[in-house]
Amino acid sequence: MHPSILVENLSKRFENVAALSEVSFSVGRGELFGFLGPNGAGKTTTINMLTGLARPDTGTIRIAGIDCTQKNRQAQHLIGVVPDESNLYPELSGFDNLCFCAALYGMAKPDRQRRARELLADFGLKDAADRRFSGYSKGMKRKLTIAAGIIHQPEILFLDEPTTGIDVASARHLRQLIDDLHQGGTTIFLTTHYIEEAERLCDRIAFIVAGRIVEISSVADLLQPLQAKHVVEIACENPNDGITDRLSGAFAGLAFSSPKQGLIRVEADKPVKAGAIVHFLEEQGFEVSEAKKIKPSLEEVFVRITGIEANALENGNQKGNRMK
Ligand SMILES: Nc1ncnc2c1ncn2[C@@H]1O[C@H](COP(=O)(O)OP(=O)(O)OP(=O)(O)O)[C@@H](O)[C@H]1O
Repeated sequence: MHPSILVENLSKRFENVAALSEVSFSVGRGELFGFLGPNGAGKTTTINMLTGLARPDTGTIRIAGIDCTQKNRQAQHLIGVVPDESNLYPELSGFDNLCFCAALYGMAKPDRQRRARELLADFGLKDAADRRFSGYSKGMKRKLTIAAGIIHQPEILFLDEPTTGIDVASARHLRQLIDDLHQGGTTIFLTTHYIEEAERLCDRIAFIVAGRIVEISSVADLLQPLQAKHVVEIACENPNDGITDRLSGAFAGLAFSSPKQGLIRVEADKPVKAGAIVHFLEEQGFEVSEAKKIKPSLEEVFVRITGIEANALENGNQKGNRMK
């Protein structure tokens, strides 16, 4: 059976910017595949080419086995697209927007209306069905844009940063809806710069930085090397430069580092006894405010592989919301 998406050696330049360089990956049927990277990494450029909105300079794209450089229109009815900026009509109501999109996909009138009502209910927009789209909140707009993208029940759904810029409760609701679609068998290609979102939702993730894929793996495989490690972080007032060396001298078998000012990180192959370390630091005249066990997270993997600090990834987007 063909993979849902197969991309080989995709490259795209804009004047002097290499937006994508030799990008290759495949997405299996029913898979939720995440594309994770900072601003300007090439995520939207990739979605635009996969959905036929832009042409690659070189490379091939196959959607369910259909060569999109040759037969782009054939692939169109298989896919749904939810762009990062809404493409719906501000003057139409939510219900009319959905019916209009359904008509574009050739659905019969009774089916359009039934499906529009069904989606408005599923997305918690029933009461807003007859209000103009322009008056919707950001979260409501995003939900209706997703509803429009799946009105024709596509096999493959492209979601470009679906939870960026909306409040925490709406983002959580959207993640649940995305998870439900995934459980229902839809193949989903999701771009995001929220590491925790990718970790929670995706089966596999590609890290993309400056137009190049630097890692593709399942979430479980990415986290696996960290599972065996025991990590403790100790928040400490003004530790001086030599403190990690002194700690290493005092505690054999533990690795100490200082990832940022005021923080000491301890890594070991066995559980760390934080009390003794805190005691040592206090004896040396440092004030410890917190010592906590760190659960292995994709954030650490991302920082290790890309060298990009996770907060830089999120701060890069001014509209971002933290996951709760
Ligand atoms: N139409 C265009 N003209 C010129 N440069 C472009 C164009 N579209 C994208 N680029 C450039 O290509 C690179 C990749 O942009 P892209 O929008 O794909 O990134 P992104 O990962 O989606 O970023 P963001 O998270 O900010 O949406 C950037 O350097 C961007 O400036």
